[in-house]
Amino acid sequence: MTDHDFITGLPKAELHLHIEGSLEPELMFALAERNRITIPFATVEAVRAAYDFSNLQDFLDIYYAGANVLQTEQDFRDLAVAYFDRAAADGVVHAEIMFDPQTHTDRGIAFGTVIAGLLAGMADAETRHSMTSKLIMSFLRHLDEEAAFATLAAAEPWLDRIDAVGLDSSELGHPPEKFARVFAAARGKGLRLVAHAGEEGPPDYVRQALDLLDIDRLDHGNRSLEDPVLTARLARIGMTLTVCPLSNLKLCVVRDMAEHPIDRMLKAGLRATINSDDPAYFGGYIADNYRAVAMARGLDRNDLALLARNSFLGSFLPDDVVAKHLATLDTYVGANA
Ligand SMILES: Nc1ncnc2[nH]cnc12
Ligand SMILES: [Zn+2]
Repeated sequence: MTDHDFITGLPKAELHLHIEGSLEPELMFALAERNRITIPFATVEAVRAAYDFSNLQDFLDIYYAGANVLQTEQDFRDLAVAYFDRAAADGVVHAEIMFDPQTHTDRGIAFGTVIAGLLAGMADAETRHSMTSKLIMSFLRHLDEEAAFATLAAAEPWLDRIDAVGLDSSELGHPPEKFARVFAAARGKGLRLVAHAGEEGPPDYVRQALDLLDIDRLDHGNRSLEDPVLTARLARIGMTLTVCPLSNLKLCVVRDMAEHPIDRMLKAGLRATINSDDPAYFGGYIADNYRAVAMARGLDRNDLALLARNSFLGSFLPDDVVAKHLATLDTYVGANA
């Protein structure tokens, strides 16, 4: 079996995926036409050519603009179905997907429209691919605490279908402490907690996510490595890091894939996982991300299996389900190592 096929077939979970970031230019055009919305691009190629980012904000500006074509429940369903189909082809058996309700409610789309469409896509993935999934509702950190509380209130009727809250968007200047109270309220409602930290922001933002938000999982976390004490702490507590290599390259978090710290993270004892973040914008889905770091950092099949193993251990699945996935993974690796 080739390394390419080994990675594709490796049973894995995806833990860091923004569903709005899986909007491929082809679907963007189709939805623009269906909803009679004009987009500032003439062709699919012109859209792709615009995906040349110098930093996170460059990307976010175009990502929020792209989301404007999403209008109806069917649009959100189509978006989710397209992602799950693609993820299934990459060996994903479980996905914990983020959505940004404020991106939609702030332009007049009802919370219920967004979540009903996504839940329909999740049900379709279960039926057609036996793929399980969970929803993470992310707060936009460039907006204020009051807006996050309003979003949590809007989610109230759907809380039994939402597993966790997250924190994303522009990191610099918007430290986790800004959202300590809303995260505590979400915890009070029985939700798990994740947050982007240490993508562009300093190690102190990761510390705040631990100490002030009490996160269950850390999205990105790359810059933790600048602080050996913090790194040792993350390793000691078994914190899962959802690392996104192609995102890191496209957003200039790393200069070159050859400098990606994934193997340093594993050596430091961190529970690192591989994920695609916003695959339509960053040039690849989850298996492309595994392949990119495998090639650039010389990861062998045992390293790749460890990353997949970490994805199940870091998921919000119950222990008995995690154990089943790990057994399947062990069988696969035993047969193909
Ligand atoms: N990589 C990322 N960082 C912060 N916010 C995001 N929203 C979508 N992708 C993101
Ligand atoms: Zn992200």
